[in-house]
Amino acid sequence: MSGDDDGTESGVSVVRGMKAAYALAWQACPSMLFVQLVMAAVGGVAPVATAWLTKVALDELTASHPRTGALMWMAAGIGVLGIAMASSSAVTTYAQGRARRAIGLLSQDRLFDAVNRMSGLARLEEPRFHDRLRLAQQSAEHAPDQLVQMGLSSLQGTLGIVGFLGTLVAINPIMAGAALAAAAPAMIAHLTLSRRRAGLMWRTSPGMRRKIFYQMLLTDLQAAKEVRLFGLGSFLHGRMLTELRAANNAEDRLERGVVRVQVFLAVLGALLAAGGLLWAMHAAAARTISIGDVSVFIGALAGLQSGLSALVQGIAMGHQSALVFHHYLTVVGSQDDLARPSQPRELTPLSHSIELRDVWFRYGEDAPWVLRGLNLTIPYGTSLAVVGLNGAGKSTLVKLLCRFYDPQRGAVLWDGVDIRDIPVAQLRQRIGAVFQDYMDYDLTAAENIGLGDLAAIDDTDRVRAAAERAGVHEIVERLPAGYQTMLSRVFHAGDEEDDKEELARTTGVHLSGGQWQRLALARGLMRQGRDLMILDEPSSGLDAEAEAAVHDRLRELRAGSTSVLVSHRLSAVRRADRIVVVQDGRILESGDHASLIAFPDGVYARLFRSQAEGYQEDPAPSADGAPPGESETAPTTVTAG
Ligand SMILES: Nc1ncnc2c1ncn2[C@@H]1O[C@H](COP(=O)(O)OP(=O)(O)OP(=O)(O)O)[C@@H](O)[C@H]1O
Repeated sequence: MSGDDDGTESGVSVVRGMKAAYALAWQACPSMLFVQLVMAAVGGVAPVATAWLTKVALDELTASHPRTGALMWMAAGIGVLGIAMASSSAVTTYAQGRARRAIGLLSQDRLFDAVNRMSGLARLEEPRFHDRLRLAQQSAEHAPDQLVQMGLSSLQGTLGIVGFLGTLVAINPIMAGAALAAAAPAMIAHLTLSRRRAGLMWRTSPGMRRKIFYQMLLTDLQAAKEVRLFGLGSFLHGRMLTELRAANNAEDRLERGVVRVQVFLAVLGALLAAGGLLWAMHAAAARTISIGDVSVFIGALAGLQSGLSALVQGIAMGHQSALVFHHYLTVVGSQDDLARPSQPRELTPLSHSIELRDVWFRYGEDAPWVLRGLNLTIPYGTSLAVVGLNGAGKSTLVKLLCRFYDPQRGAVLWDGVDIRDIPVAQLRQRIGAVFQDYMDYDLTAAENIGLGDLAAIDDTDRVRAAAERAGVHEIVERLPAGYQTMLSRVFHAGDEEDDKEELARTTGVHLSGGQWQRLALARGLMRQGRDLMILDEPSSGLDAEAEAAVHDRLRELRAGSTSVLVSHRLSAVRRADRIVVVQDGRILESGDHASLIAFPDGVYARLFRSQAEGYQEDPAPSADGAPPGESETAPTTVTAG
């Protein structure tokens, strides 16, 4: 089987899957595994013992002088066996449930532990990884348990099969051989089908993910405005159904094959049973076997057939689960997408500079270069502003500073040490950041801020101080439950189903875009005092007043610390110690505001002029280089209408 065909590698993956599933089950819940093992043994032996006891009882009954005492014991034995079988199935159901939950918990724990271990972003940008992750999630929940059940039912089935087979061999060895031989094509057919099913799951995974994506858009609150205004509902609905139909059609084709195979196997089984019955009746009429023999023969043949069929189907299902479980094992065994340093170096507090030296970077082997030999030094304690047109590579530069990716060529140096030689968690501990595409967490306001420094998430003073610095404290205080207000309409805090007042108080509140951005800023500022503060468009959604206030505050906070500010608002960047213009993957211009503006044909000066024109009738910048609308001494009045 080719890796591309179904995402699995070979039969080796089945064996590996089995071993891993059993190891997982054993670690998750050994006691319940043991209970199931004992119950499987009872379930396997009891039916054979019942068939034999019935035969002996029938023979006793049809004897010339039946012994009543012996018959009573036999009847009691059959009763006890019946009770054992019935209670074993109840105990098995309980043990299965407990084992399934424990295995599911452990397998998901390991899966998401593995996902968290990936410290870069590249893996999460691979569609193939997401296909695998989806199947891994599915199989983490079910496959280990299915594999364990398959093993146990095979054990139980095998015990029964051996017993019935021995019985049949004693009465009619030819019949026993025929029943066994009939199981071979069934086994081959079911294994082929299970392989096809696993392959189908892999092939339909991208379509199913797209279907989930369309479904999500149809129900997502954030998407709802555009979906409703642009009338996208039926379009997305149609696309969702198209994906679902494609998956259904593929499954239907496979299931038609399954029906053909099952009909063939059913006919084979029926012919065998009919042949056996004819022989038994004929032999009984000729008095070569007793009535008891007929009973045990028919029971044994039926038991053998159903046991073999269950065994074959169980093995096939286990085979399929193991093939899908392979995706789980691949994800769990995945290496970090960033190379780990072979000899990690301790990260010392920044004391000299951060440098990007001849950095070349692109997002994929076939993708165009985003950074092309970029050289940039950020001296310790200085503020750097990065400007440039859309798509110039500013955010990419920031991502490389956080080591979300490694450059293909060149290096990022922290006090002269290549950041690839430093444990990535240590590096990030020293960086505070506000990203352009920040997150809105469906959590309380305090948590939304506190997440910036997990160690201080419960430190209300620090959370409040960060909120004050970001200019969001008053806004949060005015919320129904202040910092404890849930910022979500999807969840509410606590389980106060019956407490209407509490429910009203904790039901989510919606913030405006700018308010969310200020919260994101506060989150970033929880890390104030770290060695490097990165601000990627931290104020794009703020109103003019808030933006000016935030930038004043940020300027104060950045004074004397090392910071990188990416912004299209040139009013915000002009007081940085140094401003660089990124273009074509390189630094095109560099200097402070005054020196850059002094080159009227430069990109910075051009950008600045065009922004300034937006604020005044006379496009010429004022003497200090500030657009008049932003000069501290000449506030602008904006009149609506
Ligand atoms: N994750 C990604 N995968 C592939 N290409 C990407 C990815 N992120 C960015 N790019 C590409 O890299 C280039 C630079 O993007 P980047 O986000 O760094 O630009 P930017 O200067 O920050 O732009 P903007 O001013 O619009 O925010 C763009 O051409 C973009 O399409």
